[in-house]
Amino acid sequence: MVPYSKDFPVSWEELHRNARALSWRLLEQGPWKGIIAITRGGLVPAAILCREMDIRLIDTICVVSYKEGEAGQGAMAQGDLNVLKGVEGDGEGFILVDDLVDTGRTAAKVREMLPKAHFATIYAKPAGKPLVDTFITEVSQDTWIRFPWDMEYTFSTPLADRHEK
Ligand SMILES: O=P(O)(O)OC[C@H]1O[C@H](OP(=O)(O)OP(=O)(O)O)[C@H](O)[C@@H]1O
Ligand code: HPA
Ligand SMILES: [Mg+2]
Repeated sequence: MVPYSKDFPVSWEELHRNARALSWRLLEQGPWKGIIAITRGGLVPAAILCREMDIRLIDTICVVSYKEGEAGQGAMAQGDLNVLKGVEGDGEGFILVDDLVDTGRTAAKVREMLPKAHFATIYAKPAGKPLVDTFITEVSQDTWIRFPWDMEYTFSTPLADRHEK
């Protein structure tokens, strides 16, 4: 397992900007029948995409894979992948959207379920990148992305006080 040594916090504004950039890229490749969000991380990107692209048909694939664990400090370790809800058909004409690909395990599973769907994410790490058709931002494999829905505003200790004296 790759240890996560870097933290990459993403603000709502940055996420919105990146999701709009993804919408532009996908609009060029349409027309599309609808969007399938991979829950839960794909839900917010899907909401922004369907608004920008004027798509009204939205479905979900519900999967559970990461568990709070060994990676520590809110970063998570991956357990077994469990599909709670799938979608009928082969995905042709549909955008399958997730917030990111990391190892590519989730992507491999959903691509197997919907082989003709166009798989799109906002962020991609190198191991998962080959499984994505369209993404916006690449981050290194040892980076843990922190999404705005997982964070809250809180006091930040001045750097000088964190520094060993
Ligand atoms: O490429 P992988 O290594 O499979 O990791 C990527 C997946 O992990 C996260 O979801 P997670 O399973 O944590 O659940 P969530 O979306 O419900 O938060 C993320 O939203 C992707 O779906
Ligand atoms: O870097 C990440 N951030 C948030 N969730 C994740 N799930 C897999 N990798 C990540
Ligand atoms: Mg997810």
